Amino acid sequence: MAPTTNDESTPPRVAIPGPIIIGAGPSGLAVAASLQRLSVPFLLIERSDSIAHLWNHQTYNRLSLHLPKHLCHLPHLPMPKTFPTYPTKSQFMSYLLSYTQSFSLKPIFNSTAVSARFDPVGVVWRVVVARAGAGEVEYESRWLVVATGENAEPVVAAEEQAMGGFDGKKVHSAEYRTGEEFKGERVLVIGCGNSGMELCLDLVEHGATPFMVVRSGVHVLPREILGISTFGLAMNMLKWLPMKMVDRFLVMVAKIMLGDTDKYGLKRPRLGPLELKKTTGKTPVLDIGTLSFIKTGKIKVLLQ
Ligand SMILES: NC(=O)C1=CN([C@@H]2O[C@H](COP(=O)(O)OP(=O)(O)OC[C@H]3O[C@@H](n4cnc5c(N)ncnc54)[C@H](OP(=O)(O)O)[C@@H]3O)[C@@H](O)[C@H]2O)C=CC1
Ligand SMILES: O=C(O)C(=O)Cc1c[nH]c2ccccc12
Repeated sequence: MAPTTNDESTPPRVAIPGPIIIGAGPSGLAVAASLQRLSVPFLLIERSDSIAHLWNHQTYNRLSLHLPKHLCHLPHLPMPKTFPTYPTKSQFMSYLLSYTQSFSLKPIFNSTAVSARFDPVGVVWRVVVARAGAGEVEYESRWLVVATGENAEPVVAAEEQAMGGFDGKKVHSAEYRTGEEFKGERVLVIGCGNSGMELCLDLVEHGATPFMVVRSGVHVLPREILGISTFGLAMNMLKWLPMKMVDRFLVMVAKIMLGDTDKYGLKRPRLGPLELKKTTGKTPVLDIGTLSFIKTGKIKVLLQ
């Protein structure tokens, strides 16, 4: 389609005869593949120069899926049988690449959506996209899919910004790769979500001493219950039982399997893990070994 220009001050307009998808991470790729199978045209734009930028460039080396592969594969193409239950970051990346190829997806890279507004007159979305080295273009479509991810932008805490006087090494979890460079050091880890917890584990394994700041509470759950994925179990139980009841079950089992985490400074929030996720977006932590180091004091918990 040749762009059409209305006047000199507005970017050229291109009408898309199907949905515009913003973001070529796992979700954007899944939507695109599903449309491709139905021969529905679409435009898939991505601000970076490759797919799944967060997975590829903003994650630590030891990252593996916390949920089993059968609960993480994208539509219409399961992960290879040769993959372990919890694929590594590079296995997951290679899966995403072969997924992209299998469905002949061709994201338009280096293209950043700078605005999206619904035009009630034309009954279309107008999405202005800045293309590296090629200026702006306004795509219009009746359908817009925003698949830009929940964690694409690193959050830098106000406290961290205020640490002007601290001249030690500072890294955001998006830049952290390995604890190697912290061997023998004392490291303050701010945050006790899945990232903070796993970074502490990585630091201990590399001979550093982590101190983990816990601001509010956290639900630590076992990754599996009697060999079954806790997440999978919770999702199945939700089909039959109210969320409050599933939450009560999860907390009860967590207490039996992991002990009373409050004792170690990991105070359980009043709301259950699923209700908390639903109302605040805060994800429960699936323990993959950090807790045992907290119990033995190798990882020190600091209460705020
Ligand atoms: N293998 C996997 O599958 C992994 C998945 N993930 C997922 O990625 C997503 C992002 O995880 P994550 O990076 O851990 O981020 P989260 O948003 O889940 O956690 C951020 C943590 O930082 C704390 N925090 C934020 N600001 C401050 C502050 N100023 N002072 C003290 N503490 C602060 C929060 O505490 P508070 O609650 O008080 O705000 C919270 O504990 C989640 O969905 C997670 O489950 C992450 C790692 C591995
Ligand atoms: O470990 C992660 O990053 C997860 O996403 C786990 C997760 C998300 N929602 C949940 C609900 C119940 C148990 C685990 C999870």
